[in-house]
Amino acid sequence: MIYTVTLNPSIDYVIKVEKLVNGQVNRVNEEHVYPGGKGINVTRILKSLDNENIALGFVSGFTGDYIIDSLQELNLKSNFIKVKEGFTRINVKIKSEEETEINGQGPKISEEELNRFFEIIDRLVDGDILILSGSIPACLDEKLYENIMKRVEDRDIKVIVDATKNLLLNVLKYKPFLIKPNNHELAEMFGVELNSTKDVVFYAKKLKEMGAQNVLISMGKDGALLVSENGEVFTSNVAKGEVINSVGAGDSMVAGFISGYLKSGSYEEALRLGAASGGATAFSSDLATREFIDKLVEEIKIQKIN
Ligand SMILES: Nc1ncnc2c1ncn2[C@@H]1O[C@H](COP(=O)(O)OP(=O)(O)OP(=O)(O)O)[C@@H](O)[C@H]1O
Ligand SMILES: O=P(O)(O)OC[C@@]1(O)O[C@H](CO)[C@@H](O)[C@@H]1O
Repeated sequence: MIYTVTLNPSIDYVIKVEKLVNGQVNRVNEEHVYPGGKGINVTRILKSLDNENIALGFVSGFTGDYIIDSLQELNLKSNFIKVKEGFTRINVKIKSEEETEINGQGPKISEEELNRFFEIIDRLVDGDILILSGSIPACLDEKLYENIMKRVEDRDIKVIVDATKNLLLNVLKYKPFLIKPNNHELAEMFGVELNSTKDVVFYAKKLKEMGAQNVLISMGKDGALLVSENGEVFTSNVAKGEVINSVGAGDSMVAGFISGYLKSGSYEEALRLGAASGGATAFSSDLATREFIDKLVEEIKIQKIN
Protein backbone atom coordinates (compact mmCIF):
# COMPACT_ATOMS: atom_id res chain seq x y z
CA MET A 1 0.00 0.00 0.00
CA ILE A 2 1.06 3.60 -0.58
CA TYR A 3 0.74 5.96 2.39
CA THR A 4 1.00 9.73 2.18
CA VAL A 5 1.70 11.78 5.29
CA THR A 6 0.37 15.32 5.70
CA LEU A 7 1.31 16.43 9.21
CA ASN A 8 -0.31 19.82 8.71
CA PRO A 9 -3.18 19.67 6.17
CA SER A 10 -4.99 22.81 5.12
CA ILE A 11 -8.06 24.13 3.51
CA ASP A 12 -6.62 26.01 0.54
CA TYR A 13 -8.65 29.18 0.02
CA VAL A 14 -7.66 30.25 -3.50
CA ILE A 15 -8.78 33.75 -4.47
CA LYS A 16 -8.35 36.01 -7.45
CA VAL A 17 -7.94 39.71 -6.70
CA GLU A 18 -7.56 42.08 -9.66
CA LYS A 19 -5.09 44.36 -7.88
CA LEU A 20 -4.05 43.59 -4.31
CA VAL A 21 -3.51 46.75 -2.23
CA ASN A 22 -2.01 46.49 1.26
CA GLY A 23 -3.84 48.35 4.03
CA GLN A 24 -7.17 48.46 2.15
CA VAL A 25 -10.30 46.35 1.83
CA ASN A 26 -9.71 44.14 -1.22
CA ARG A 27 -12.66 42.37 -2.90
CA VAL A 28 -12.18 39.03 -4.59
CA ASN A 29 -13.24 38.32 -8.18
CA GLU A 30 -13.14 34.55 -7.84
CA GLU A 31 -12.83 32.15 -4.90
CA HIS A 32 -12.40 28.40 -4.44
CA VAL A 33 -11.78 26.05 -1.52
CA TYR A 34 -9.86 22.79 -1.82
CA PRO A 35 -8.65 20.20 0.67
CA GLY A 36 -4.91 20.89 0.74
CA GLY A 37 -1.55 20.08 2.23
CA LYS A 38 1.19 18.47 0.16
CA GLY A 39 0.53 14.83 1.09
CA ILE A 40 -3.20 15.22 0.44
CA ASN A 41 -2.44 16.65 -2.99
CA VAL A 42 -0.21 13.65 -3.68
CA THR A 43 -3.02 11.33 -2.53
CA ARG A 44 -5.52 12.97 -4.88
CA ILE A 45 -3.30 12.71 -7.96
CA LEU A 46 -2.19 9.15 -7.13
CA LYS A 47 -5.84 8.13 -6.96
CA SER A 48 -6.63 9.86 -10.27
CA LEU A 49 -3.81 7.80 -11.77
CA ASP A 50 -5.36 4.59 -10.32
CA ASN A 51 -2.94 4.14 -7.43
CA GLU A 52 -4.83 3.16 -4.28
CA ASN A 53 -3.35 4.90 -1.27
CA ILE A 54 -4.13 5.99 2.27
CA ALA A 55 -3.67 9.55 3.51
CA LEU A 56 -2.27 9.91 7.04
CA GLY A 57 -1.67 12.88 9.32
CA PHE A 58 -3.51 15.08 11.80
CA VAL A 59 -6.75 17.05 11.51
CA SER A 60 -8.63 19.18 14.01
CA GLY A 61 -11.80 21.22 14.50
CA PHE A 62 -14.42 22.19 11.92
CA THR A 63 -11.81 22.73 9.23
CA GLY A 64 -10.45 19.26 9.90
CA ASP A 65 -13.99 17.89 9.43
CA TYR A 66 -14.04 19.56 6.01
CA ILE A 67 -10.82 17.74 5.07
CA ILE A 68 -12.22 14.36 6.12
CA ASP A 69 -15.57 14.99 4.36
CA SER A 70 -13.87 16.16 1.15
CA LEU A 71 -11.60 13.12 1.02
CA GLN A 72 -14.62 10.88 1.56
CA GLU A 73 -16.53 12.63 -1.23
CA LEU A 74 -13.56 12.08 -3.52
CA ASN A 75 -13.56 8.39 -2.55
CA LEU A 76 -10.11 8.63 -0.99
CA LYS A 77 -8.96 6.47 1.89
CA SER A 78 -7.58 8.19 4.96
CA ASN A 79 -6.67 7.49 8.56
CA PHE A 80 -6.11 10.87 10.20
CA ILE A 81 -5.59 11.35 13.93
CA LYS A 82 -8.14 13.83 15.31
CA VAL A 83 -6.36 16.44 17.39
CA LYS A 84 -8.18 18.05 20.36
CA GLU A 85 -6.55 21.49 20.57
CA GLY A 86 -6.87 24.06 17.80
CA PHE A 87 -8.07 23.66 14.22
CA THR A 88 -6.72 22.57 10.86
CA ARG A 89 -5.28 25.66 9.17
CA ILE A 90 -6.71 27.67 6.29
CA ASN A 91 -4.03 28.63 3.76
CA VAL A 92 -4.81 31.67 1.66
CA LYS A 93 -3.50 31.67 -1.91
CA ILE A 94 -3.92 35.07 -3.56
CA LYS A 95 -3.72 35.24 -7.35
CA SER A 96 -3.15 38.86 -8.32
CA GLU A 97 -0.39 40.54 -10.32
CA GLU A 98 1.82 38.20 -8.31
CA GLU A 99 1.00 34.99 -6.42
CA THR A 100 0.99 35.48 -2.64
CA GLU A 101 0.48 32.70 -0.12
CA ILE A 102 -0.35 32.94 3.59
CA ASN A 103 -0.01 29.53 5.26
CA GLY A 104 -1.52 29.05 8.72
CA GLN A 105 -0.02 27.40 11.81
CA GLY A 106 -2.26 24.42 12.41
CA PRO A 107 -3.38 22.69 15.62
CA LYS A 108 -1.33 21.77 18.69
CA ILE A 109 -0.53 18.07 18.55
CA SER A 110 -0.01 16.34 21.91
CA GLU A 111 2.46 13.56 22.64
CA GLU A 112 -0.38 11.08 23.02
CA GLU A 113 -1.77 12.06 19.58
CA LEU A 114 1.69 11.78 18.05
CA ASN A 115 2.10 8.30 19.54
CA ARG A 116 -1.17 7.22 17.93
CA PHE A 117 0.27 8.34 14.58
CA PHE A 118 3.46 6.33 15.25
CA GLU A 119 1.32 3.24 15.95
CA ILE A 120 0.00 3.51 12.37
CA ILE A 121 3.54 3.89 10.99
CA ASP A 122 4.61 0.83 12.97
CA ARG A 123 2.01 -1.27 11.15
CA LEU A 124 3.54 -0.62 7.69
CA VAL A 125 4.97 -3.74 6.06
CA ASP A 126 7.63 -4.71 3.51
CA GLY A 127 6.75 -3.44 0.05
CA ASP A 128 4.79 -0.39 1.29
CA ILE A 129 5.59 3.10 0.04
CA LEU A 130 5.62 6.08 2.39
CA ILE A 131 5.46 9.64 1.07
CA LEU A 132 6.40 12.39 3.54
CA SER A 133 5.41 15.77 2.16
CA GLY A 134 5.50 19.33 3.41
CA SER A 135 6.59 21.29 6.42
CA ILE A 136 6.54 20.03 9.99
CA PRO A 137 4.25 22.09 12.26
CA ALA A 138 6.09 24.14 14.88
CA CYS A 139 4.56 22.10 17.73
CA LEU A 140 6.36 18.96 16.56
CA ASP A 141 10.03 18.02 16.71
CA GLU A 142 11.78 19.15 13.53
CA LYS A 143 13.50 15.76 13.52
CA LEU A 144 10.15 14.03 12.95
CA TYR A 145 10.84 12.94 9.36
CA GLU A 146 14.20 11.54 10.48
CA ASN A 147 12.47 9.74 13.35
CA ILE A 148 9.86 8.25 11.01
CA MET A 149 12.56 7.03 8.63
CA LYS A 150 14.51 5.52 11.50
CA ARG A 151 11.33 3.74 12.66
CA VAL A 152 10.74 2.06 9.29
CA GLU A 153 14.43 1.34 8.63
CA ASP A 154 14.04 -2.36 9.52
CA ARG A 155 11.44 -2.89 6.77
CA ASP A 156 11.68 -2.82 2.97
CA ILE A 157 9.73 0.43 2.59
CA LYS A 158 10.44 2.99 -0.11
CA VAL A 159 10.32 6.46 1.47
CA ILE A 160 9.82 9.62 -0.56
CA VAL A 161 10.55 12.98 1.05
CA ASP A 162 9.33 16.30 -0.35
CA ALA A 163 10.61 18.85 2.13
CA THR A 164 13.14 21.64 2.23
CA LYS A 165 16.39 22.73 3.90
CA ASN A 166 17.47 20.87 7.02
CA LEU A 167 14.31 18.74 7.07
CA LEU A 168 15.50 17.24 3.80
CA LEU A 169 19.25 17.27 4.42
CA ASN A 170 18.80 15.44 7.73
CA VAL A 171 16.91 12.48 6.24
CA LEU A 172 19.49 11.76 3.53
CA LYS A 173 21.45 9.42 5.81
CA TYR A 174 18.41 7.09 5.81
CA LYS A 175 18.63 6.81 2.00
CA PRO A 176 15.18 7.95 0.84
CA PHE A 177 14.05 6.40 -2.46
CA LEU A 178 13.22 9.83 -3.88
CA ILE A 179 13.54 13.47 -2.93
CA LYS A 180 12.08 16.37 -4.93
CA PRO A 181 13.35 19.82 -4.08
CA ASN A 182 12.71 22.57 -6.61
CA ASN A 183 15.67 24.45 -8.10
CA HIS A 184 15.30 27.36 -5.65
CA GLU A 185 15.33 24.98 -2.69
CA LEU A 186 18.39 23.23 -4.14
CA ALA A 187 20.25 26.54 -4.41
CA GLU A 188 19.23 27.53 -0.88
CA MET A 189 20.37 24.21 0.61
CA PHE A 190 23.90 24.73 -0.68
CA GLY A 191 23.92 28.54 -0.40
CA VAL A 192 24.72 28.91 -4.11
CA GLU A 193 23.33 30.38 -7.31
CA LEU A 194 22.42 27.91 -10.04
CA ASN A 195 23.23 29.42 -13.42
CA SER A 196 23.12 26.42 -15.75
CA THR A 197 21.92 22.83 -16.14
CA LYS A 198 25.49 21.81 -15.30
CA ASP A 199 25.16 23.54 -11.92
CA VAL A 200 21.82 21.81 -11.23
CA VAL A 201 23.33 18.41 -12.11
CA PHE A 202 26.34 19.08 -9.88
CA TYR A 203 24.27 19.86 -6.77
CA ALA A 204 21.63 17.20 -7.47
CA LYS A 205 24.50 14.67 -7.61
CA LYS A 206 25.74 16.01 -4.27
CA LEU A 207 22.34 15.15 -2.71
CA LYS A 208 22.69 11.69 -4.19
CA GLU A 209 26.20 11.32 -2.73
CA MET A 210 24.71 12.35 0.63
CA GLY A 211 22.29 9.41 0.50
CA ALA A 212 19.21 10.02 -1.70
CA GLN A 213 18.65 7.21 -4.20
CA ASN A 214 16.87 9.32 -6.81
CA VAL A 215 16.99 13.10 -6.95
CA LEU A 216 14.26 14.91 -8.88
CA ILE A 217 14.70 18.67 -9.27
CA SER A 218 11.59 20.51 -10.43
CA MET A 219 12.17 23.84 -12.13
CA GLY A 220 8.66 25.20 -12.79
CA LYS A 221 8.29 26.42 -16.37
CA ASP A 222 11.88 25.31 -17.07
CA GLY A 223 11.04 21.62 -16.66
CA ALA A 224 12.70 19.07 -14.43
CA LEU A 225 15.89 17.08 -14.04
CA LEU A 226 16.39 13.62 -12.58
CA VAL A 227 19.58 12.01 -11.30
CA SER A 228 18.53 8.38 -11.09
CA GLU A 229 19.75 5.71 -8.70
CA ASN A 230 22.19 4.40 -11.30
CA GLY A 231 23.66 7.85 -11.92
CA GLU A 232 21.89 8.56 -15.22
CA VAL A 233 20.73 12.14 -15.76
CA PHE A 234 17.45 12.88 -17.55
CA THR A 235 15.81 16.19 -18.35
CA SER A 236 12.20 16.89 -19.18
CA ASN A 237 10.60 19.68 -21.16
CA VAL A 238 7.26 21.18 -20.10
CA ALA A 239 3.85 20.99 -21.69
CA LYS A 240 2.47 24.19 -23.21
CA GLY A 241 -0.46 25.96 -21.62
CA GLU A 242 -1.69 28.90 -19.57
CA VAL A 243 -0.85 28.84 -15.87
CA ILE A 244 -4.04 29.12 -13.81
CA ASN A 245 -3.02 27.94 -10.33
CA SER A 246 0.40 26.40 -9.82
CA VAL A 247 -0.31 25.42 -6.17
CA GLY A 248 0.29 21.67 -5.98
CA ALA A 249 2.29 21.36 -9.23
CA GLY A 250 5.22 19.92 -7.29
CA ASP A 251 2.99 17.48 -5.39
CA SER A 252 1.39 16.40 -8.66
CA MET A 253 4.85 15.79 -10.08
CA VAL A 254 5.75 13.55 -7.11
CA ALA A 255 2.51 11.57 -7.52
CA GLY A 256 2.94 11.26 -11.30
CA PHE A 257 6.55 10.16 -10.89
CA ILE A 258 5.70 7.43 -8.38
CA SER A 259 2.72 6.28 -10.42
CA GLY A 260 4.81 6.16 -13.62
CA TYR A 261 7.59 4.28 -11.85
CA LEU A 262 5.19 1.71 -10.37
CA LYS A 263 3.53 1.12 -13.73
CA SER A 264 6.70 0.82 -15.82
CA GLY A 265 9.74 0.39 -13.56
CA SER A 266 11.35 3.00 -15.83
CA TYR A 267 12.71 6.31 -14.56
CA GLU A 268 12.14 7.92 -17.96
CA GLU A 269 8.45 7.01 -17.87
CA ALA A 270 8.26 8.15 -14.25
CA LEU A 271 9.70 11.55 -15.16
CA ARG A 272 7.38 11.84 -18.17
CA LEU A 273 4.22 11.21 -16.12
CA GLY A 274 5.56 13.45 -13.34
CA ALA A 275 6.12 16.36 -15.73
CA ALA A 276 2.70 15.91 -17.35
CA SER A 277 0.99 15.81 -13.95
CA GLY A 278 2.81 18.93 -12.71
CA GLY A 279 1.95 20.84 -15.87
CA ALA A 280 -1.67 19.70 -15.88
CA THR A 281 -2.07 21.01 -12.33
CA ALA A 282 -0.37 24.34 -13.14
CA PHE A 283 -2.85 24.77 -16.04
CA SER A 284 -5.93 23.96 -13.88
CA SER A 285 -7.84 25.78 -11.16
CA ASP A 286 -7.90 22.70 -8.91
CA LEU A 287 -5.45 19.79 -9.14
CA ALA A 288 -5.12 18.09 -12.53
CA THR A 289 -7.67 15.62 -13.84
CA ARG A 290 -6.65 12.23 -15.26
CA GLU A 291 -7.87 13.23 -18.74
CA PHE A 292 -5.71 16.35 -18.76
CA ILE A 293 -2.61 14.46 -17.57
CA ASP A 294 -3.12 11.83 -20.29
CA LYS A 295 -3.38 14.60 -22.87
CA LEU A 296 -0.25 16.46 -21.77
CA VAL A 297 1.90 13.35 -21.46
CA GLU A 298 2.06 13.28 -25.28
CA GLU A 299 3.93 16.60 -25.22
CA ILE A 300 6.61 15.53 -22.77
CA LYS A 301 10.01 14.59 -24.16
CA ILE A 302 12.69 13.07 -21.95
CA GLN A 303 16.34 13.46 -22.83
CA LYS A 304 19.19 11.48 -21.33
CA ILE A 305 22.05 13.93 -20.94
CA ASN A 306 24.54 11.82 -18.99
N1 LIG B 1 4.36 27.01 -15.97
C1 LIG B 1 4.49 25.68 -16.15
N2 LIG B 1 4.37 25.15 -17.39
C2 LIG B 1 4.50 23.82 -17.60
N3 LIG B 1 4.77 22.92 -16.63
C3 LIG B 1 4.92 23.39 -15.37
C4 LIG B 1 4.77 24.78 -15.06
N4 LIG B 1 4.96 24.94 -13.73
C5 LIG B 1 5.20 23.70 -13.24
N5 LIG B 1 5.19 22.77 -14.23
C6 LIG B 1 5.49 21.34 -14.11
O1 LIG B 1 5.33 20.95 -12.76
C7 LIG B 1 6.60 20.58 -12.18
C8 LIG B 1 6.63 21.02 -10.73
O2 LIG B 1 6.51 22.43 -10.66
P1 LIG B 1 7.39 23.33 -9.68
O3 LIG B 1 8.83 23.22 -10.02
O4 LIG B 1 6.78 24.70 -9.73
O5 LIG B 1 7.16 22.60 -8.28
P2 LIG B 1 7.15 23.22 -6.82
O6 LIG B 1 8.04 24.42 -6.76
O7 LIG B 1 7.41 22.10 -5.90
O8 LIG B 1 5.62 23.66 -6.81
P3 LIG B 1 4.55 23.89 -5.63
O9 LIG B 1 5.33 24.16 -4.37
O10 LIG B 1 3.76 25.06 -6.13
O11 LIG B 1 3.75 22.65 -5.59
C9 LIG B 1 7.65 21.24 -13.08
O12 LIG B 1 8.90 20.58 -13.03
C10 LIG B 1 6.98 21.13 -14.45
O13 LIG B 1 7.15 19.84 -14.99
O1 LIG C 1 3.06 24.85 4.71
P1 LIG C 1 3.50 23.68 3.88
O2 LIG C 1 3.16 22.36 4.50
O3 LIG C 1 4.93 23.76 3.46
O4 LIG C 1 2.70 23.78 2.48
C1 LIG C 1 1.32 23.69 2.44
C2 LIG C 1 0.80 24.01 1.05
O5 LIG C 1 1.17 25.33 0.63
O6 LIG C 1 1.39 23.10 0.14
C3 LIG C 1 0.45 22.66 -0.83
C4 LIG C 1 0.98 22.93 -2.22
O7 LIG C 1 2.18 22.24 -2.43
C5 LIG C 1 -0.84 23.41 -0.53
O8 LIG C 1 -1.95 22.58 -0.75
C6 LIG C 1 -0.70 23.81 0.92
O9 LIG C 1 -1.44 24.96 1.26
